[in-house]
Amino acid sequence: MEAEKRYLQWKEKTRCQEQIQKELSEMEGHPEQIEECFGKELEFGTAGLRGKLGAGTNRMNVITVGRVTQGIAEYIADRGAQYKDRGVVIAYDCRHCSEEFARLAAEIFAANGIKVFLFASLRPTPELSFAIRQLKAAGGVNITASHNPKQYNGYKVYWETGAQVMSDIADEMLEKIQKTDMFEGVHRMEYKKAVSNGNIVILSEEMDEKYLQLVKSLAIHEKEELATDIAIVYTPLNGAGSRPVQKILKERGFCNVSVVEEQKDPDPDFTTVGYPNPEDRKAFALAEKLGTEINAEVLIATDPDSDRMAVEVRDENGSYAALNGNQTGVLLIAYILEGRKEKKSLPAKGGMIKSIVTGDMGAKICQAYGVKTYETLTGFKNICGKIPQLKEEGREYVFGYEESIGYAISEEVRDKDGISAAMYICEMAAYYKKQGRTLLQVLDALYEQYGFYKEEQVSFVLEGMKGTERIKRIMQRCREEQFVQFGGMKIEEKIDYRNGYKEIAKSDVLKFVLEDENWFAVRPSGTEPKIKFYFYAKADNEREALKRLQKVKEDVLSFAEGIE
Ligand SMILES: O=P(O)(O)OC[C@H]1O[C@H](O)[C@H](O)[C@@H](O)[C@@H]1O
Repeated sequence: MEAEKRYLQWKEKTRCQEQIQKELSEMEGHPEQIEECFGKELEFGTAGLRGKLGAGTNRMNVITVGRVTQGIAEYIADRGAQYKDRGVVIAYDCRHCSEEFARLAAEIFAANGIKVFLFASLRPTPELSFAIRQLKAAGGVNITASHNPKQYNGYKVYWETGAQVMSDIADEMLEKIQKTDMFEGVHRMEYKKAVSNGNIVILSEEMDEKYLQLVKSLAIHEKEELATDIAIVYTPLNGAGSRPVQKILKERGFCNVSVVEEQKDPDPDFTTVGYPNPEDRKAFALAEKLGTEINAEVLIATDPDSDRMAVEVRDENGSYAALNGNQTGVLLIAYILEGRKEKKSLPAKGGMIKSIVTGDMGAKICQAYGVKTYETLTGFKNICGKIPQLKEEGREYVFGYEESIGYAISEEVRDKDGISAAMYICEMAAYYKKQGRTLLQVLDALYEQYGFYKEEQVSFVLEGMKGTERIKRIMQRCREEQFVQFGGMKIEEKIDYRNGYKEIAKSDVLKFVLEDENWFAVRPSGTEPKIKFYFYAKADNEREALKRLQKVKEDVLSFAEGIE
């Protein structure tokens, strides 16, 4: 048994590592647990490596982080001295072990002769991407599990463009990682020595300032055009967004911003949040409470590494309504394009990028402004990885987004940017407020103009090896079954991205295109133990669109639920 063999090897080789030894002892006599932790190795998913903290090859710990870093260091070193000198930028979030892993990675890169720029404390993911480009570094690493539950940590890997590595580079890195002996093959330079030698440089607040300047420079409308007294509640969910978002809003003149006190400072246990994913409405519980107390119009949340951002808005009954990622994306696109048109800065040839499981309404709006839409697989590495192609075609990048509450507004940041998205939401809400309109009213007007696009995303959480197996079975049955219709709508095309499709690379995704621009897609998540279903309906009125959505959803989910 491979897992058992690995387990015994770890017991032997980690004798000096107290915490790991403790966890290994606890596993003794529990073969299922050993299989879970040692049955496989962490894989590069949608956004790098992600796994639960703990002992084992399938877990995030000093051994796995060390091995991955050594492999990446060798990959960079192979590119030559210039790459080593340009170095890597390392950031981390507020999670358990994040700082420890970040320092460990810094020590390993330093020992391999690679210069390191390390942030002094937690920073948002978008700032890391920005810093890589500013410093002309060879790449970067972010120790974060983004929005995953507290038990997780992760390792996002960036390349010189400032975007996360695409599969070609990731595969080459993986080859190096797999060749690395995790116990004997990892080199380390003592932290203090590396800092005093200049191998590790601690980044100063100058980088923060530059990043904030960039974000502020993205403003479309200035103070005079905005109702800056609009009541806003912000929660950083105990993550890296706290300082930058508050600072930017203050500097932009917003004078009625309240921050959820319990979620203002770092907390690796996310004690008052639970699951720190702003896509999940429960993460807004305290923001809603505060919002009700102070009568806030807009609630904003960013996830622990502040690349995701979500919004709730007060509706006509005084309750809070959540905007999903598609709706927020559509509002932002309409605001940016109309604003830039008004300011005469709309490019003659613009480009917008979205994923294949993001809705079509954004593309429809772009079309009205002469902006071409590009599609990619899920993952901001793919969205931002497309920018060079768009530029080669002579287009200016105007926006990139995904339904999973990720938005990228400037090409100086090649990842999703919850900080600039938060600023934009405030600016947009304040701009429309000055005209006497709420965000919900603006959204309704967009539906009237472009058609009623409705959407819903449903996930089955299926953990562990058993969960992975069931996800595979569901995908397989969806592939094999000869479906004719869903929700009374004929299937016009069944697209299997496993074999690649048009310009899109191969991936485990199925899309069922139904009549009248309705469709749904299914794919295993690359960041969480989930299988995700994406439902999209379109009609001339809201009732009909919702009816179609419901019918397709019921059909698909009852089929999937029946697969054991
Ligand atoms: O659906 P998943 O594979 O879990 O990915 C969901 C999201 O995860 C991360 O946040 C990535 O940066 C996004 O680009 C992606 O859309």
